[in-house]
Amino acid sequence: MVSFISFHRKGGSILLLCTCLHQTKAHWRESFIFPAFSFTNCVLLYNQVLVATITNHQSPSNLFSEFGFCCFSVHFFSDIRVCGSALISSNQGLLNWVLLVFGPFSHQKTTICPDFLNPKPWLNHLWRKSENIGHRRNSMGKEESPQVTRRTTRSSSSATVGTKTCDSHPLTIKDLVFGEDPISLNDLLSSFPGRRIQILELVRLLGASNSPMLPLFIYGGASSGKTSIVLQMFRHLNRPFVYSSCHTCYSPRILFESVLNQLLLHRKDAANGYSSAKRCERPSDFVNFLREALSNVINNFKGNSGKLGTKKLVGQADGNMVYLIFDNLELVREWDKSSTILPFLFNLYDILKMPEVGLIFVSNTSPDTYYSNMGYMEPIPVHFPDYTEDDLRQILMKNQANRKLYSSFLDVVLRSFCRITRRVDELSTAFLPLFQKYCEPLHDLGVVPNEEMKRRLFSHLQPQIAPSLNEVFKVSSQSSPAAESNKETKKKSSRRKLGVCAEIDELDFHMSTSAKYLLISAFLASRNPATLDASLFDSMGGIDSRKRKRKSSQKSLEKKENAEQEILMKGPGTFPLERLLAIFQCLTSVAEGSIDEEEHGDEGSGVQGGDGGLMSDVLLQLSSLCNANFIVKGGSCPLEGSTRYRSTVCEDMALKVARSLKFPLSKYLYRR
Ligand SMILES: Nc1ncnc2c1ncn2[C@@H]1O[C@H](COP(=O)(O)OP(=O)(O)OP(=O)(O)O)[C@@H](O)[C@H]1O
Repeated sequence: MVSFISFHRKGGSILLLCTCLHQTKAHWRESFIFPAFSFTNCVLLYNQVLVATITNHQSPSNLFSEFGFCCFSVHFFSDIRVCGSALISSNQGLLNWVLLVFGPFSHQKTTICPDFLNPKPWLNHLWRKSENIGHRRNSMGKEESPQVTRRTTRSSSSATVGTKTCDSHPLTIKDLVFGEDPISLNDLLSSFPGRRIQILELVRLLGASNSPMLPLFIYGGASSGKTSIVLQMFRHLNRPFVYSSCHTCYSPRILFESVLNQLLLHRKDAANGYSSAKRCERPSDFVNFLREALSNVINNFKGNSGKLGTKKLVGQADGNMVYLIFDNLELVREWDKSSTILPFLFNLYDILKMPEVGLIFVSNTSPDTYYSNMGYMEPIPVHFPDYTEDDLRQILMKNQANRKLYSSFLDVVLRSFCRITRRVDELSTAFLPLFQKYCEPLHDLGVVPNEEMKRRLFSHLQPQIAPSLNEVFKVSSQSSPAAESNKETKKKSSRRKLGVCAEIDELDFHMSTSAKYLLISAFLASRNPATLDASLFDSMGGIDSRKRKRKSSQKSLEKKENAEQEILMKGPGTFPLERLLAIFQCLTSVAEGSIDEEEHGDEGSGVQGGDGGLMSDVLLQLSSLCNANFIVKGGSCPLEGSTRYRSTVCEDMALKVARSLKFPLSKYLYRR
């Protein structure tokens, strides 16, 4: 055995562990991983172990088929044997995969990694766990199914060779449906708390089987359930579909070939040299091949339903419609430098003119980021809004063995974490070790905690909360690239890590520096409780440590915190002009030097150094920001009669602006 590679899937991400290669991290990345996935975290653990959290929405088998692994096998390990992939604990609805890969490898430098012979305990543990489940799975003859599975039938083109566990049956038309028993609408709805409206809307838009549909555009924040729900919806509907993610299909050719491979029931494997059914680079070729492939599939379905009359065979699809799903569409902009693919995909419906084909685009950016009167019909938008705290509680409570205990745990952590992220994957990942810690003092995990016990458990957990919050904050604000050796790779990797927000460092509109400071000031005024202004800003704009040190009684501190928390929960607050100007002055007094420099050649902006200069056109800037709807007038104060304002920008946007100024916004943001 010369290598161990595991994919550890947690929510929307996969942890990839790998030992034994004499490759540098950069080499790895360039060779196969980097182009295929977005890293969200990447560290080189002792000597030879690469641990990377990569964002991907595929099971390992789909990874194989979609791309990553084939390329890896071809270029790196020409003789690779995949001896088994196993599903490990699906605790809390998380899917954990382990993939074991064995040599021999042709790569000359490959030797047995000493670390692997004596792996750290957790690696050992992972290994044992995967072995156990692997055995159990073999003895049961089928894979354990997680709560919310991704389609695993299209292990199709996996790079597996001659092993028992790999799925090597010849693909048939039946493989175009989800591949597991259909689920009822009720099951679908209860699998995804907080998404009732969206699921019903999607089911309505897809219509009855055989009814043509207009293209759909499903959008919403990361980890808001778009992919899982769409796939599970097809499981419910039992209709044939093709799923391609622009994460793993990161060039037009790979995307086109992935769609065609699925429609042509082609599996990439060693026998065909991991090649696709068709080589297809140009959109025009794709359209021709696609038409042909779709017609065959549709005729096949029509033929089957005609032949079988009303009797439906197991695994047979409902209806003659075929749906093409393009996920993570926002990533196309990153890899399609010619900017032709998006208009092409949006036009596909008109180009194909095949009523039996449904198109579904999934993106985590909104429709306005795509269409610009290009002449194609805009797909019907379906929005997946961010989850509320209550939704998240229901989602996280799902499948908990001891609901009362978990609920008491959520009582102490959920609110604070929700202020930082509402992503299900980030929250579940953060809560896993925290819950373990919370339960440490317990002998019986089935216990129903009383108030005294809750307090004890909380005080045991408390020291872990702040570090964990910081960790989540670092990841979610995407500002902490993992330890990287050189600057160039650091930049590259952080771009990858950012995924959809890859352009986060670059503002896509122009704004003068003072307007940017004003926008940030308004954001802070809306976000922070006014009572904290004095402690957050001193006359030099910095955080006044003196004031913070002032001692208050525990009770008054708590009272103050509660009041502040309440303000936070109400969303962006309104503020008077005076407060905005005061914050603006504090911030700009620190940054004047840099503004001076930057604005020197920018006569038109009318901003000069010095207090008077900076403030001189601030009202003008304010009115521009109001016109652009970055700040809105939020009604007037009934007592004073003066106008109040409210910032409308989200935290991402504010961070983006702050980054463009190299301004440490998070230092000024109130977080409990
Ligand atoms: N309402 C929900 N109920 C249960 N699990 C959920 C829900 N929403 C999201 N999840 C879980 O969160 C994880 C991420 O979801 P998913 O990948 O479907 O999100 P997404 O919106 O497609 O994300 P992205 O935009 O990053 O592709 C999955 O494990 C999914 O099962």
